[in-house]
Amino acid sequence: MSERAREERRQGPALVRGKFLPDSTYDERLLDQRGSTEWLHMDPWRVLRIQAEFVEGFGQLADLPSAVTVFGSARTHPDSPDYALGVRLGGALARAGYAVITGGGPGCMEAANKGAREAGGVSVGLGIELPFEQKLNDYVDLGIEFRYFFVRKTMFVKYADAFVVLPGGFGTLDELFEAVTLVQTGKITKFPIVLLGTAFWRPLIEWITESLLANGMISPEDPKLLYITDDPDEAVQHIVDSRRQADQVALESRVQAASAQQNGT
Ligand SMILES: CC(C)=CCNc1ncnc2c1ncn2[C@@H]1O[C@H](COP(=O)(O)O)[C@@H](O)[C@H]1O
Repeated sequence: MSERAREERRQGPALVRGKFLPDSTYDERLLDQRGSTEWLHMDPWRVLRIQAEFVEGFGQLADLPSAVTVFGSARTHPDSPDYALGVRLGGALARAGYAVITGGGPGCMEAANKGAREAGGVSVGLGIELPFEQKLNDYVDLGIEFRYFFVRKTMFVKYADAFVVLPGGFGTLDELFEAVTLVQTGKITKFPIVLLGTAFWRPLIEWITESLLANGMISPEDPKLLYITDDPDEAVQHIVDSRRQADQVALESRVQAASAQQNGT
C-alpha cells in the first residue's frame, strides 16, 4: 500500500497509523461494560488517578494554617531519645502556631504528630500506600493516604513554610535532599531546613563540606542552607526568624516597586 493511502485514526491530539491502529475506539471501550479491566492499569488512566490525588490533596490542605513538615525515621522506637525529641518538636511548633505535617507513619513521624496534638495544635499525616499493612498513626487529626510518593512530596513542600528533619534513613535523606535541591535551584525561596540532632547529622555536614564543597560539587553558600541544632525551641525560633526576615524583604521590595511606579521610573 502506498504511504499516502494508509489507514489512519485521530485520537485526540494523536494520529495513529499501521500497527498503532486500535481495533476499537476509546468510546467503545469506555461504554463496554464487559471485557478485560486491564486498561485500568494503563498509563493514561494512571495520569487521571495522579491528577485526582493532586486535586484531593490540594483541596484538603488549602485551608491549613502556616505549617512545618517534619521528617524522620519510621523505625524510631517510642522509648528512644529521638522519639522524645520529636514529641518536643511537635509541641514547640504547635505552640508557635504552626500546623505539623508528617508522613503519618510510625517512629519520628508519630512523635511529631503526638507532640502537636498534645499541645492542642493541628496534626496532619500524609500517608503512603506501602506493600505491607500500615495505617496512619493515632495522633493524626487530618490524614490523607497517597498512592504516589511524588504527589505526596509535592504536598509536603507546597503547604509548609519550613522542614525539620529528625534522624532517619533513606526515606528521610530523600526528603531532605529534595528540599535542599529545591532551595538551591530557586524553586522554593526562603525555606528554612533544620536538622535536629547534632550527633546524628554532624558527620553528614562534615561530608558535605569536606567532600561536596571541596570537590566543587556545590557552592560555598550551599552548606548554609542547613541549620543544625539539638534544641527544638531553637529550631522553631530559627523558622520564625527566617519567616519574619523573608516577610520584611518582600515588604521592602513592594514598597520600592510602588514608589518607583509613583515616580514614573
Ligand atoms: C516500620 C516502617 C518501615 C514503616 C514504613 N512506613 C512509612 N509510613 C509513612 N512514611 C514513610 C514510611 N516509611 C518511610 N516513609 C517516608 O520516609 C521517611 C522515613 O523514611 P526512613 O525511615 O528514614 O527510611 C518519612 O519522613 C516518610 O515520609
